[in-house]
Amino acid sequence: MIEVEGVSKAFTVRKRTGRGIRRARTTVQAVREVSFAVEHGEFVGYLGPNGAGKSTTIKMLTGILTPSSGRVRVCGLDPSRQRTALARRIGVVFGQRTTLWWDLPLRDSLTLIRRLYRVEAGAHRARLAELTGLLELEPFLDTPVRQLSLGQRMRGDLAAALLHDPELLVLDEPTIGLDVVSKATVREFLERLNSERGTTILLTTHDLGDIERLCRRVLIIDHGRLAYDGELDRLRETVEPDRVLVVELARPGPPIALPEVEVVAADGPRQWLRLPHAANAAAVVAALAGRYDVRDIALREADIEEVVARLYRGDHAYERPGRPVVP
Ligand SMILES: Nc1ncnc2c1ncn2[C@@H]1O[C@H](COP(=O)(O)OP(=O)(O)OP(=O)(O)O)[C@@H](O)[C@H]1O
Repeated sequence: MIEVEGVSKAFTVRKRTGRGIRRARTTVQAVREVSFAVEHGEFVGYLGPNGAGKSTTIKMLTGILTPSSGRVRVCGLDPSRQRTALARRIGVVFGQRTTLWWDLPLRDSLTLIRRLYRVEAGAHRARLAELTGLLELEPFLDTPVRQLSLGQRMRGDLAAALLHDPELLVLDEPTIGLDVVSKATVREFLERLNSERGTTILLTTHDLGDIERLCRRVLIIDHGRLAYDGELDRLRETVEPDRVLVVELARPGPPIALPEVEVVAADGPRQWLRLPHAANAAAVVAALAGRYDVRDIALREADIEEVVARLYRGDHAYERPGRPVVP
């Protein structure tokens, strides 16, 4: 469905030098030698810190930008050369922008989109009815887009992107700014779209809740390079984050002193100990119980936010063999 082979994109920018009008040219390497493939029916998360190259990649996949080098194929087409043909096969939603007409009721916007994509009237009616039900659009179909809440507008944008029944849906921050209820509606819809209709989805987001809920596989880009391509569950193994032992002692005392662990915080009888990934938790707990008057112990695994933050910072071991990592 998506094939990206050794793709790079550089931008030439002119920067003013000193006080004069002279501007020096510099090159920003936004994407460097990126390769990945997405199969039909996959739901893949695309992650990376600000400025990593995510939007640039998406723009190359949708034909808005042409790669400086490398090869891109989406639905078997060359996006920058066959942009119109590709537009009929894919749907794109940018959370920060709308494709809807601001002053028109949502229903009219969706009718105009039908004409744009030349969807046959009967097929459009059926699809609109289906999407109206799934996205709960009925209460605001006749409201001008500018009066819609962010959550309602996003549901409208999703309907607009899916009216022509695309094989691939590319999403850029679809839940940005949404409250928990709207977010849950959008997530549930995307999950059904992928599992029941088989639509392939590439999801770019900073919201790791979206990724955890929806994507088995993630691609992580950092400084323009692909840093990880694999299952979300295996990311933890790759990054090897520290764990935290929360120890409740019988009474407040000096910091716990044991090999392998380090006290990172204390509050009365409670102390937080950093436990390196490689340490044997059972041995540490046994030593604690033997030497201290312990009331309670809890072991906290790093959550996905910490794992990804650690990957972005680069303090992880890429070099271990057998990992799905492209350094
Ligand atoms: N049109 C452009 N001209 C010059 N530089 C650009 C242009 N578009 C992007 N860049 C630069 O390319 C790099 C990657 O930008 P990109 O927008 O792809 O990042 P991103 O991962 O989408 O970031 P964010 O999460 O903040 O949206 C950045 O350094 C950015 O400043």
